[in-house]
Amino acid sequence: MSDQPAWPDDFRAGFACIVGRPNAGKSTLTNAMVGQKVAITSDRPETTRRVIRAIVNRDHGQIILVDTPGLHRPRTLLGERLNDMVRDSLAGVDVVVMCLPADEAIGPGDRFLLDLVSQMNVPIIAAVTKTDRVGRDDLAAHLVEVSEMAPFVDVVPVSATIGEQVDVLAEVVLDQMPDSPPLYPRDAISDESEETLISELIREAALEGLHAELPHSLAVTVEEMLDEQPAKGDPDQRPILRVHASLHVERDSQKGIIIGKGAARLKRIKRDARKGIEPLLGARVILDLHVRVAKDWQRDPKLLGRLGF
Ligand SMILES: Nc1nc2c(ncn2[C@@H]2O[C@H](COP(=O)(O)OP(=O)(O)OP(=O)(O)O)[C@@H](O)[C@H]2O)c(=O)[nH]1
Repeated sequence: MSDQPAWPDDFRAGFACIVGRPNAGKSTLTNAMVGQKVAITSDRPETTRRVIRAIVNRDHGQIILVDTPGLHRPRTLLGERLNDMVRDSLAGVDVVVMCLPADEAIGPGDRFLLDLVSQMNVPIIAAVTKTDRVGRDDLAAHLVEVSEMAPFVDVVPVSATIGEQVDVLAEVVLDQMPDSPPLYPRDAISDESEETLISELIREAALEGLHAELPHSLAVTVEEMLDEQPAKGDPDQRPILRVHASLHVERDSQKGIIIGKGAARLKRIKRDARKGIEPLLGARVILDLHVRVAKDWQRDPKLLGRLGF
């Protein structure tokens, strides 16, 4: 056994915060950098409600990523808390990565966010996301426009879905990190509890294909996780984890939407969520889902607390 530390002398580690307006590609980029699904992606804006930390491990460095919800004007208590969460997550980070989608013009929302982030006195890297959606000329023009927006330490074009330039971005982020030993175990990818990751996966499955207002009205809590033995003679002898979870909605009509005709939607939610959860836990999962109506939970501080906000 050697008593040499298990990381090189020039190891860097620190915190990076990914910001960007709704739908800018923050969660997808987080997952691509980690190389595994840890954050929730959705094609509906503002679905990321939790500030999820993910951990990017490289041979010579470790980036602790903080994924922020999109900034928006507060409308409900939940909205105000969201904005507080964004500001909190910006405090104490070593570098901010600002996502600006290549296929959309820079707008007032981006400038608002940039102003906010610029007050934090940390280096800002611009990640021009979704580059696979535009041609070379448009991308070049967009990159120039972004460079002129602010004194970014770097502007990195990246496509998280096809994995282009993701490693380059990680290197540029690491360049801004202090010399430091690893801050988390080097095989960790997230400091979120299993319960949180599971409830996010259920929430994502439940929101699939739904419209407008429901994302803000749905919260998921994991009530209980129980180990079970497979039945004798069951051809699948993997260990079983039974997960009891509640889906909280605000109205009876929303309950109906989630459950669907003949409970068909609920069945699909179970199936889709299980697909994400089983590889995460390395176990066979049985999901018991209960849909509950909690009127105005977004405005009830007690209920918000119980739901983890
Ligand atoms: N073509 C393409 N689509 C992308 C890329 N990155 C993200 N998307 C898509 O853009 C949409 C939004 O991506 P997200 O990662 O959920 O965006 P976000 O910024 O986390 O969104 P909020 O949670 O609303 O703040 C999803 O439909 C993604 O699949 C990319 O590199 N290329």
